[in-house]
Amino acid sequence: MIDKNNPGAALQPDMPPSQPGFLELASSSHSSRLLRVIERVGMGGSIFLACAALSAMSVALASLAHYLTGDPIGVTGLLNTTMIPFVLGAPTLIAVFSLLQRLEATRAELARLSTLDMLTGALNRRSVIAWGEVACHPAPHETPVPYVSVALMDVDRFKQVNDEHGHLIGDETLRQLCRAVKRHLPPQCHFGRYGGEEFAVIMPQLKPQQAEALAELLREAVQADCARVQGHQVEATVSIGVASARAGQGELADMLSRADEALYAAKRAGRNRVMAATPVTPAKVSRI
Ligand SMILES: Nc1nc2c(ncn2[C@@H]2O[C@H](COP(=O)(O)OP(=O)(O)OP(=O)(O)O)[C@@H](O)[C@H]2O)c(=O)[nH]1
Repeated sequence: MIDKNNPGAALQPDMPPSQPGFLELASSSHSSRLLRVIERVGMGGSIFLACAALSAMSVALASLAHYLTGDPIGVTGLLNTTMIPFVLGAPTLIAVFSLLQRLEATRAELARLSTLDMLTGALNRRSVIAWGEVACHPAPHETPVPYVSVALMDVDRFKQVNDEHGHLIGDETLRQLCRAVKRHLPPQCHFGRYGGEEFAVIMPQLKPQQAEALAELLREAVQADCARVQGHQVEATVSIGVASARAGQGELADMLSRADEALYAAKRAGRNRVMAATPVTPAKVSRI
């Protein structure tokens, strides 16, 4: 199931929506639900309420036992029965709650890391596809601009970068490219590594012309920011293919395939350019 309520406007790195089989880690656990309740009530209040409930139970049990045996419980007995859960229970509950909080923080961090590409810190392929599915099938009230676009971006002659400057500079070029792209990405867009030196941008709520203009901006940003990488004259550029559809009317797989065709048309046309697969005509963008 695609979770349409996931906050799509969050800046990256962000959590993608959950999908069938998409990381159980990312789904809500019993401990995280319990922690949400504790957060609402407050740690002190939760411990007090838990101890009070234990006290009430032990008083009830003690009273039942004394009733059955015919012994009166007495004031001291009643006080002891009430206080013991507070004396013994509070430190135990503090330890358990703290442990739960640490586990929850670790779970959340693992879930976040599982959405990211290890080398670049951009979203990984699975996450960017998950966001793409959400963008293609939005709820009507979520689409003030009812279009979605997908851009596929491939580094030009990257093999040459590796061959001339070495793999470490190649890796750093990919990181630098990601930083350049993220600096220019509007908050509703999602950017991830699609394959080796190929990246995908999901662009919800932009008209096709705006999406193509954004792709052109990203191309220029990469060209400007990846000219030098750690003192090496790398001059990396990217070719980009863009495909758009009306939100709710296009399938992601189809858009990716059209964007891929446009990308390869951009490569054939000489690289370092944006080509659009859709029949709209912005000034600076070539089309196939
Ligand atoms: N350094 C580094 N190189 C990578 C990584 N992933 C893929 N590559 C390299 O990217 C290169 C891609 O080469 P090609 O598919 O031939 O394409 P290209 O040289 O970019 O040429 P065009 O796409 O036609 O412009 C290969 O040499 C891969 O080894 C990575 O994570 N780090």
